Amino acid sequence: MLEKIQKPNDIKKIPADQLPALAEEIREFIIESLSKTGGHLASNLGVVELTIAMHRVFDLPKDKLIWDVGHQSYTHKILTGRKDGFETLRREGGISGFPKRSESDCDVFDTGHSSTSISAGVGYVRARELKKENYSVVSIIGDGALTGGMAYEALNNAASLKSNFIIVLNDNEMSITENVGGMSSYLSGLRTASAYTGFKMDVTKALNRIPGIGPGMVDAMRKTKSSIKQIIIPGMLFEDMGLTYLGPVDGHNIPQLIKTFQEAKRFEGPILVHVLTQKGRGYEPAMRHPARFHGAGPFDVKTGLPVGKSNPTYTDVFSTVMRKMGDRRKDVAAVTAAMMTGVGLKRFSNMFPDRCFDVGIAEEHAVTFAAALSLGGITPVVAIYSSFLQRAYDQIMHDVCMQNLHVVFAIDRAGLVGYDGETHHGIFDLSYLGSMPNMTILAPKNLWELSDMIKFAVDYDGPIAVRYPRGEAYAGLKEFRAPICLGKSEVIHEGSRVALLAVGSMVKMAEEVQKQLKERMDMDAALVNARFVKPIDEELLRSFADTYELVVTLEENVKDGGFGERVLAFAEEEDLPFGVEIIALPDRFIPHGSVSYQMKQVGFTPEDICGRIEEYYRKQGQEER
Ligand SMILES: Cc1ncc(C[n+]2csc(CCOP(=O)(O)OP(=O)(O)O)c2C)c(N)n1
Ligand SMILES: CC(=O)[C@@H](O)[C@H](O)COP(=O)(O)O
Ligand SMILES: [Mg+2]
Repeated sequence: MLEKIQKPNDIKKIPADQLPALAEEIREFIIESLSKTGGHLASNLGVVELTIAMHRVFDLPKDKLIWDVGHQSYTHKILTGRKDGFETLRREGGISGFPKRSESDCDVFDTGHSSTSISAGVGYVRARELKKENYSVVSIIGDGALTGGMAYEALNNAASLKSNFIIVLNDNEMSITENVGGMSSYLSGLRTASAYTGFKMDVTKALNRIPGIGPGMVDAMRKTKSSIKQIIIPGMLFEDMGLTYLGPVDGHNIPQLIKTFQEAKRFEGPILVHVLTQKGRGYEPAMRHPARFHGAGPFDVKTGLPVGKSNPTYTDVFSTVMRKMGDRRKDVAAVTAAMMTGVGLKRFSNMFPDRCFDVGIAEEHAVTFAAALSLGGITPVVAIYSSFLQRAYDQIMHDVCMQNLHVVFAIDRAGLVGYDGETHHGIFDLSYLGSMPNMTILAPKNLWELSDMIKFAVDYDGPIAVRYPRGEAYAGLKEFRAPICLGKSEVIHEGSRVALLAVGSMVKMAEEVQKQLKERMDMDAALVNARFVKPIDEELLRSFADTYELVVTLEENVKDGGFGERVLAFAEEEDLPFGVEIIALPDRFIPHGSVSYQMKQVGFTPEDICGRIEEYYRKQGQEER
């Protein structure tokens, strides 16, 4: 049947009784495909019927389906003519793992970060009203994404809408790991209320039939702030806010879903459809371990086991340091924004549950919460991916740095991340943190240094960030482990003429550049591990004046506002006589693909960097002539 679906709305030609079989076919296809490419398996398996039902009821691309986070949009992609693209899912030049307007006119809002869909939906509705157009707007948000603050700002705003706006709450009782918080408990209550749906309807009908008294009683019960109201009107919280609540609906029952969406479409005003789905549905290993199959690498379909071995990552190192730290320092607490396994806090949480806080997808709250933990005498370690920490820019500035509080930021996924692409790269943190007064920033060259830096940061006093990349931790340069001193770099090799001054992950690259410079230019370049991005090692730079003619800075961050610019500004202020060549990322978004592909795209190879240095000398030669 899948072959019959080549373009949007082809699904409408499939006989209704064959839709469940189509759902199974889509599941098999997704499992088979992702076993080779990797991807967000569990979330996608959960929304197959939901997506089919929406594609039956809505008319694409006229109607707008807005997927929150967008990691669950694979069936949507398949139903809009992109099935063949799955061979190259998330690979260089292939289709993205998230909705992309550049990929299809059925993708109407680019996503990757959580909790934006309701805001985007309200924006589309207001545009439709202003332009007097006629299309449906549907925002599909998960129960995890509904823990994000933006979702509440948007719900608050959505309540004032007078025309149709559908919010589909895809509730699978899971964020990446177990969902947390009050809203999650509230949704659990609604799920249980579903058992009363029949009873609720019967009571209402029966009461309504009592002439004179019944309808009044129903009305009175509706207005009563009592538990019975919860049974009579499930979704009371949403209803009280001004949104109509419909549900809960079985998210794997296509006819029921279709009927519900047809009803919702006719409604005037904002309406929330509460859909219950199962993460990993139809694939035993994913149903048993939804968190492991949230974002999975290639796996064996029969066993569900990952294909290939992986070496220890920086996240593993952080996990071990934190476990030990928890023992050593009873004042240390950890904070995660719904990324307990992603950032490596699971073991800490198992050992010290009282000191590990998962606040939901709420990076802004996580940071302000940590600021107050610090004021209350706790040493908080806030572990957040670099790109998600962007959300908390103002909280870091206003609540942490301005009060000069001791909050440790453990910034994972700092650098190019590969397959998730532009939404997830952690390549701006050195710029956005670097501009904040009081902030100290470190980046480790290898796994041992990450451990030392986290310990240094915990023992420090003031806002401090340690940033490290996704994936395998570098295990070279083990012999270089001098104690960390505030603002001091580490000289790995003293050379002549050129000094390579590298930040974190770029030290490994600089080692290779150094070798190639020897071979290509017979140059013995110095190799320095910057260690601190802020404050920079001013004394070392001054000492360079006598020895080097060129300082090459290397960082996995955009150039604007980064480490290289800080070094260059200092060299200019102090009138230091060496040239500064900045190797940093360009001022553009870098699409998905493997990290090595992305590195090549931006000239982050030893060959390219040597080429830049040769070019510098070629230009110098011309100037001198
Ligand atoms: C701002 C931000 N923080 C964290 C994440 C990482 N993240 C991606 S999906 C997800 C869980 C989403 O849960 P839910 O919305 O319920 O979707 P499900 O996976 O259950 O389908 C998280 C925490 C993100 N994408 N954006
Ligand atoms: C969709 C999302 O934001 C996460 O699932 C993210 O893809 C996880 O990335 P890692 O694989 O680097 O943990
Ligand atoms: Mg969920």
